[in-house]
Formats: sequence, structure tokens, C-alpha cells
Amino acid sequence: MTSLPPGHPAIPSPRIGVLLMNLGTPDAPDARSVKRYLAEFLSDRRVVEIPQIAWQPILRGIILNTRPKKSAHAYSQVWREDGSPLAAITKAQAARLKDAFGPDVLVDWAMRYGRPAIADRVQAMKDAGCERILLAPLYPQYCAATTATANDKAFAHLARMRWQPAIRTLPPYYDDPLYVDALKVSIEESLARIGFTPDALIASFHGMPQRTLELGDPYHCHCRKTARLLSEAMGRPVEVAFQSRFGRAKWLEPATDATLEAMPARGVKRVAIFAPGFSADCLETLEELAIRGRESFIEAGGTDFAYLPCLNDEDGGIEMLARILRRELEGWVRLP
Ligand SMILES: C=CC1=C(C)c2cc3[nH]c(cc4nc(cc5[nH]c(cc1n2)c(C)c5CCC(=O)O)C(CCC(=O)O)=C4C)c(C)c3C=C
Ligand SMILES: [Fe+2]
Ligand SMILES: [Fe+2]
Repeated sequence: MTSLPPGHPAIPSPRIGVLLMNLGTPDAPDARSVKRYLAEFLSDRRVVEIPQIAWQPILRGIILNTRPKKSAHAYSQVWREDGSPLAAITKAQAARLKDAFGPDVLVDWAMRYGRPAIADRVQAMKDAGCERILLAPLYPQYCAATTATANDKAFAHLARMRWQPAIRTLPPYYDDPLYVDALKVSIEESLARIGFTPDALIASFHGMPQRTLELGDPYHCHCRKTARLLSEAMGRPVEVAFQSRFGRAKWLEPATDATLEAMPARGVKRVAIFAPGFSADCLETLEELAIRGRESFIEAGGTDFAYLPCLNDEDGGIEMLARILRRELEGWVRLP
């Protein structure tokens, strides 16, 4: 607190908001909800970079008539009592960070697609008196299809305000020692629990089209650097693979599924796989890696498979997020 002359009324500290933003998820694991979610997600020009005039007929005519049923089944396999894992974990992260920052900082969470909507939560912060807001896309590696589109959505809402709050955005933290160390500690703790010594460690990142890399998106380099720093920190090799291919275009390689299927023939029969690009476990980790990845690895002749969880709302991950967010709040508020 700055010291005030005697008798001067206390100046209320401006309220600060921290908005955690993640990708989004359907409201329920049924085809209707998934269709609504995918229609919004896959109409985002940051995500599918094909001219809308060519893309919308494919999306509306084919994809939205076939994919929702399949995806809904996948979601139903990982759905929790408190909802979609991505939403439940992001909510828990916000609750824990609230405790870390004390009463001067309002911490909330929102999703780029679906609910809670970014515009609604930015408006709620403004209505609560936040004059300064830190937008925090929870993606360690920058990708226009994730980081930029989340920020865009917040800015689109701010564009409608006469009296805007001041804004900062959390930079990507793919090479931050705090992040790399949190990953190392979490992975080593998980490895101590799985009951076997893996022949290989695989870092599986979400993929994106190869063309996006050629157009200058730094995502691929960010993923590679995270894996290199992690491998150096752990003193052991970490293989990189890219998962969740979507559509017919060429995506980043090597693909996680092909990597897992090829390993047993190379003599790699025990693997541990983790997903450092996801700040919370979700469909892509719990279903694609932990369920389908295991099945295809064992079918290909593997003997032991372990999926190691994301940082989620565990102590190490929350402490890391609190510290990187705190750095961005510097000068805005004196924190406990
Ligand atoms: C972490 C980074 C992510 C990048 C990069 C990314 C790119 C990307 N994704 C699609 C298509 C789909 N992704 C889907 C789910 C999904 N994707 C991410 C993260 C990234 N996506 C997360 C966290 C999730 C999980 C959401 C959940 O509810 O748990 C899906 C939907 C599920 C399905 O039907 O399979 C699609 C589709 C593209 C085209 C893309 C391009 C750059
Ligand atoms: Fe995705
Ligand atoms: Fe690269």
C-alpha cells in the first residue's frame, strides 16, 4: 500500500481480473450437443483455413452429419460426474488460483467454444469493477488456432465497450523453466507409480496442418523446444509425436498413432506417453491416448503402456501457473 496523508480516504485498489481461457467442450456427451460445439469450433477461420465458401458445404453437408455421433461416443467414455473433464479441470484450476492470489484478484475461466463464453466472462469481470484484465490462454505452445483465437474472442467483445478495461495477455510459456520443471516433476512422480520401466517416453502434442507451419505459425517449434528442454531436464530421451489428425490435409508428423503402432516391431515394448501441450486432461488425452493409444500399442505387440496425466489442478501445475500469472500481474497489484 502507498502511504496516504493523514485523514485522506483510502483509495480502493482497482480490481484485477485473471481470465483463464481454454478450448471448449460440448455441454453433454450426446450427438446434438457435440454437433453444436463442432459447428462453432470448425467454423472458426483460425482453425480451418480453407475459404468458407468451399469449407461450409463440406462442414454442414458431411462432417456435422457424421462426426457428432462418433465423437459423442468418445466423449461418453471420459465424461465425469461433474461434466466434461476439460471444463471440470479448468474450473478447478480457477478455484485454486483464486486462493493463490487473494481478494484483490478475481479469477474466472471461460471457453473459446461453448460455455462459459469468453464474452460473458469478460463482461462479468467488467461489471464486477475490474479495470485491468489479464487474459490467459492456457496453451503453453502458441498456435493461432488456439491462443490467438481465444484472445481474438475477448478483443471482439472489448471492441463493443465504450469504457474498456486495460488488457494484458499471457505469453506462451513453452520454454519457461517453471513449466519445464513442473512437467519434469509431474512425469517423474507418475513414472514412479506405474510399476514398470518404459523403453521410451513419448511427448504427444496436438497436431495441426503442415501448411500452418509453412505459413509461419511457431507452434511446431514451440512443441519441439518444450520436448528438448524436458529431455535435457530429465536426462533421458523424449520422443515427439503429433496426435488428433483431422481432415485430409497433411498434418505434422510423426503421428502419435503410427508411432505407437510401429514401436513394438522396433523392440520398444514398454512405453509411457504424456501430453505436455494440454494444461488439462480432455477428450484428446483420456480417450485418444489413454484408451485408443493403449489398444493400438498392445495390439501391435507392446506389453506395457502408461498414460501419464497432464498438470491439471495438481499442486505442481497450480504453483507453476500462479507464478507465471503473477509475473504478468506485476505493477498492477501487490500480491500476498
Ligand atoms: C492444445 C492445442 C490444440 C491445437 C493446436 C488444436 C488444433 C486443432 N484441433 C482441431 C480439431 C479438433 N480438436 C478437437 C478437440 C480438442 N482440441 C484441443 C486442443 C488443440 N487443438 C483440445 C484441448 C480438445 C479437446 C476438447 C474436449 O472437449 O475435451 C476436436 C473435437 C473432438 C472431436 O470431434 O474429435 C476437433 C474436431 C483442428 C482442425 C485443429 C487445427 C489447427
Ligand atoms: Fe484440437
Ligand atoms: Fe519447427
